[in-house]
Amino acid sequence: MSVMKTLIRYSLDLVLGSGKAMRIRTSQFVLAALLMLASIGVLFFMKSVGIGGMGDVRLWAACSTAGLMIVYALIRSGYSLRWADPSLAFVQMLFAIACNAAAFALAGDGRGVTLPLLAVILMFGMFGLSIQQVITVAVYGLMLFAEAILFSLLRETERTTYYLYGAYYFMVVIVLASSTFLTWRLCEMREHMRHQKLQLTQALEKIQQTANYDELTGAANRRHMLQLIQYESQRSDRSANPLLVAMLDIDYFKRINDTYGHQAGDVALQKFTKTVQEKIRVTDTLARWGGEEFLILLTETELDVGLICLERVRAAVAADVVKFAGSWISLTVSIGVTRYQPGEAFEKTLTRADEALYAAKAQGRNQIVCLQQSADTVDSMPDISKVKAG
Ligand SMILES: Nc1nc2c(ncn2[C@@H]2O[C@H](COP(=O)(O)OP(=O)(O)OP(=O)(O)O)[C@@H](O)[C@H]2O)c(=O)[nH]1
Repeated sequence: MSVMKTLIRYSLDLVLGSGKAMRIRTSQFVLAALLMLASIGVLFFMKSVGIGGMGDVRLWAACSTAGLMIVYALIRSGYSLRWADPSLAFVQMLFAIACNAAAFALAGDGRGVTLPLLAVILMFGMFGLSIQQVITVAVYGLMLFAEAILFSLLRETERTTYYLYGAYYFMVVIVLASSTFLTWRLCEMREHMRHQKLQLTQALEKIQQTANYDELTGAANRRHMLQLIQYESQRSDRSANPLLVAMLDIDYFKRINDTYGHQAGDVALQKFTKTVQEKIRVTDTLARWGGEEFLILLTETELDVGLICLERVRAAVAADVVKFAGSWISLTVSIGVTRYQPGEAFEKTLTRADEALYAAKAQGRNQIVCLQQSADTVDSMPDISKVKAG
């Protein structure tokens, strides 16, 4: 049974291709080919039962089949991939309409059966063709059927058949006009849906941005940072990789607001964020923790390396100036850093970072203080190492 299944799967892969896109193209082709083969069968049947006035059906069938084989070879070999429409839907439609018009001319008294097929062929184009292509198909169809009808009329002598051919042509016009109108409506609906999808994607991106990032500075917000902290602390527990947390607070920020105004303070916060982000690694995250307080999460970072990075941040902020309304504003930052101890509640890590920051402020600001263990767990003597005096 499984051998049978494998054999069927292998045969299908061979005939239809294994990739999803190729499968869609070849399956569409198979559907169109089945329609063509059914038409060939019907014409041979009519010929065999002696319906009058039928032309050379065999030549027509040979040309139609050869055309089908060429289309299949182009799609299945992947050659059609170099064109804008690899499924060759437009080309297949033009070819099918030509075969249909030729069948109309050849079918003699049985020509009536070919017209419903024209409607089916046009249905194939409704979902994929552009409106320009459909108009081209309609004009092309009108021309080919006019020729087919003229060709048939040349062999007619009775006057009443002129009216009958007039009625046939009228039906061809109706079928082509209706399919063009319906395809135009479908194109409009597709365009509308594409536009709505784009708007939804943009709205979703905006919501995600607002949910995770601070509007003023573009740094991660507290909520997003808490999620990252949970993820990274669990990872650190498992891998034993060091995880550092640094709390940053801009020094005397109130003075900036008071001296230059709140807007200047906002610009300073934006500039500060940019400067810090330029100095940390892409794998580290800067978040606005609140007001003028920020947090940096340094993943897989040993303390000595982290201190070098933070010193880079401190120095860059101190060297920077914020230009606002003709004023040059200088900033400094105090930083408290600590290492996450595997298994501990992260609140404890944050408290330690806060204690280190407090110490940095108390010791004169514009400096980094590292606190490796909490003040209340080590004989009430915090292991505070001052890294850089301001
Ligand atoms: N412009 C602006 N100011 C803010 C924002 N958030 C907080 N602040 C201000 O930041 C200032 C923080 O002041 P403080 O907490 O007294 O601290 P500080 O002046 O920085 O002094 P130290 O931290 O002790 O060095 C307050 O004036 C807040 O109004 C903001 O989004 N924009």
